[in-house]
Amino acid sequence: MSKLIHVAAAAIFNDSGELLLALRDKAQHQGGLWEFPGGKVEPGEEVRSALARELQEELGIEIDQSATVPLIQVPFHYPDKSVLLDVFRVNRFMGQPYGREGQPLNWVKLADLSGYPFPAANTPIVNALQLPTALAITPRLLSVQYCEYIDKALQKGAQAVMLRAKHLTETEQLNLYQQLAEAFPELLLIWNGSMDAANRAEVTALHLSSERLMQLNSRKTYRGRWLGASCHTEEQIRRAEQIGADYITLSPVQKTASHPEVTPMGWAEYSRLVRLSSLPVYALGGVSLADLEQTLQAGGQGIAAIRCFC
Ligand SMILES: Nc1nc2c([nH]c(=O)n2[C@@H]2O[C@H](COP(=O)(O)OP(=O)(O)OP(=O)(O)O)[C@@H](O)[C@H]2O)c(=O)[nH]1
Ligand SMILES: [Mg+2]
Repeated sequence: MSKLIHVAAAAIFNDSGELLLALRDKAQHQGGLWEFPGGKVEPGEEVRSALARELQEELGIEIDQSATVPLIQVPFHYPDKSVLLDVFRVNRFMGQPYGREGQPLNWVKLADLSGYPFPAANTPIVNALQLPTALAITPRLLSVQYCEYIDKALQKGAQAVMLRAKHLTETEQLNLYQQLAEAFPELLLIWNGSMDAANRAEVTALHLSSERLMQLNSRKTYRGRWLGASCHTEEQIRRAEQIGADYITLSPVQKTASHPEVTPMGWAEYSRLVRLSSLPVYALGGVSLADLEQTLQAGGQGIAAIRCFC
């Protein structure tokens, strides 16, 4: 396999929360498609310096490094070359961006990103931008208690909720899912269950256990939008990438009260696996909102937790 070309790229946001895209020239690799501005890291160059240099060269802006946060690293193999896209979220910059190389630019709302044709390597970047950073996983409750639980979790900072209710029958879980989806129409509500049942019930966000993940070879039969999976090992991460999952949770990062007998992987191993994975990776297991900053700095997607949102 050819050597990975290290590329620094930026998801640049303006004060209205819009994102800057540039159109790649027809003559370039992956030409005619939209990109996150950036370019190749030179030998011996720091990736953040490369990012600042490329954005100055391509857009004429100066980025504020203190408001520049790692978003995701995507290793990707095209038939003709292999790239490692090292993507940062740039929340502040100086100057008015313009296409210094004549490339057209567009400020785009996050919800409209899916309408833009991107190079294939960009799929996980778009997912990372559209997925939240704080995911609450429901504890074991009575069916009537879930509405109140979600209200409280949202107040505490959760931005999405995974309904994990294995103590209920599948039919009960799906009925509950529909009720909650109606009660919280704006919420990303993920069901932890099986693909067949999710398709039958038209669930649009599904999370697979690691066991279910390892039984799948492709997501092709899935009719929903979001597909996530629980991973604990490198092999499971590989399978999640292979089937085309949109995100994974990786656990246990730290010791948890629910599984005291399991040895956690720790933050160093979490960071290593995040770098190795091309997907958005939530840290799970003994983590809370207090760990969010550390998770993002490690290039993770965010935190997933049960306890801290109760
Ligand atoms: N900048 C950028 N490059 C991307 C994206 N997605 C993607 O696959 N790439 C690939 O990453 C590689 C490097 O990007 P680049 O062409 O911007 O490099 P550069 O600015 O140094 O250009 P140059 O070599 O023409 O001087 C290209 O092969 C490109 O196809 C993206 O979103 N942004
Ligand atoms: Mg470039």
